[in-house]
Amino acid sequence: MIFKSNFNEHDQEMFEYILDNIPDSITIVDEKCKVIFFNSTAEKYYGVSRHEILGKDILSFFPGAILPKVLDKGSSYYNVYNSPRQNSYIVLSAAPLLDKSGNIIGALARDRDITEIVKLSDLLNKTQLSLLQLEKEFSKISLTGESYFSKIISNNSSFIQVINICKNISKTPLNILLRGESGTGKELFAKAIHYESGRKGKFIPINCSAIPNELFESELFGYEPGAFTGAKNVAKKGKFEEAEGGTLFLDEIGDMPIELQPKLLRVLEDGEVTRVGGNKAIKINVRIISATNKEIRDLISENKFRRDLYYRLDVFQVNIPPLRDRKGDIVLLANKFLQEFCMEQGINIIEIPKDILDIFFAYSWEGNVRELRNIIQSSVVYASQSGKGKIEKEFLPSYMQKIKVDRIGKILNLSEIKDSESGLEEYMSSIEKRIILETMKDLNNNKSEVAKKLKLPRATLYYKLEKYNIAVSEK
Ligand SMILES: Nc1ncnc2c1ncn2[C@@H]1O[C@H](COP(=O)(O)OP(=O)(O)OP(=O)(O)O)[C@@H](O)[C@H]1O
Repeated sequence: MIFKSNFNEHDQEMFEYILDNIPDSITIVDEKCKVIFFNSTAEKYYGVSRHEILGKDILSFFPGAILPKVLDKGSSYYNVYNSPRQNSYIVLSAAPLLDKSGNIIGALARDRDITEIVKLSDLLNKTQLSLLQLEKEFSKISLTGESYFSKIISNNSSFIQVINICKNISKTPLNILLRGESGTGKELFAKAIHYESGRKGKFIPINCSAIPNELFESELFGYEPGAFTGAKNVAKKGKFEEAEGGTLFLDEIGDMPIELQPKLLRVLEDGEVTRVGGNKAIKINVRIISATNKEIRDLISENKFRRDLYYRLDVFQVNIPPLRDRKGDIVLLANKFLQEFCMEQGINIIEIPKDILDIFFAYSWEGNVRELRNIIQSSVVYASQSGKGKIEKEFLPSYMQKIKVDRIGKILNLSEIKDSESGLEEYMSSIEKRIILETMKDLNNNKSEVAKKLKLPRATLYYKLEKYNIAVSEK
């Protein structure tokens, strides 16, 4: 047995079997730094067989190994970023093993392969940078003499006030916190503020909820080649350095893990970053715009967000109202998106029909402008494919098609009852009249369809049409 303990032989075999079959690499050394356990995942990660390494000093295989430091200092390490080979990335954690009296008898390291995560994150970064570059080029062509703010459209007076405030503060160096529900346009505002600011550097966005904890520091602050064991690492700039002279956009700041917040705070306080594994402080001149759809003050009281960091970020706060609070913008935005996607699809749809706009007005738009944009986009695609060249109700998502129920709900406006002088009978009659009118409108004045829909004999429908003085052409 390689792993001496108080276990009996069967327990030990079980224990080794389990350690051998977990997806993390496990290395255990004794107090003299000799390898006493090396699981099969470790063999795969490091390309070293256990027969070669067992009983040998770990430093003779891995000169930069962390376990000798653990034995030396008696301290643990958590999530250290490492690249054992070119294009292979892991995070490792290590801890001393103690006997009952607290003496160090060995150390254990657990490494997790994050190569795929790193590759995806790099790809995302590259795509984001090309997109920003394209966007910048596009703005130069399409917005000559015009402000990036002209992309943000509204006819709501309080929203226009928000746009004007943002224009005014864009030239200042103040850090800004944008608050608003998802899809309200926070990123659009952040970009507009950056391009309007006249800052020469780049606009660099980073989504704080999308970066794995282990990569956060190296993504934000960069790293030096010596930061990792293994060969052929090259230094990498972090987002702060990339945004030098420009703006760093910290999206979903409320999701930033609490343990990483002091590191960000230090950079903001000192105005300099030090790359992971480096010792040279690099001065930075970066404006921070952060965004959140969470209530940061609640997070502070739940100890999930640091108050001192919040005050650094929230020097100037901008609240972006949800779409449901500015319903007048729905038609304006819907038509803008309609034009945009019709051009893309090469079709011509002049307007959005009234019955669909009614649904849009009744809907609560939890996903805000993004949801409206997506719905217009998919409807235009359906319209194009159907060859009808117009937007129809069945092109909307099914949850929106059901909104007709809400229209009847609108007819039964309870607040009207409170304000009404009329008695129940009169009120019921007025509701009945409205329901018949709405149904007639929906079914194109087709009386037999209306009678069927409202489950009325045709004669009763005729009687009610006469009673309520509803004039319709014969169908
Ligand atoms: N007032 C507006 N005028 C035109 N387009 C808008 C407006 N507001 C938002 N948009 C568009 O809506 C979409 C969503 O906006 P954006 O990504 O900026 O929202 P967000 O608040 O940052 O969302 P999240 O919190 O989910 O990241 C984008 O396509 C954006 O261009």
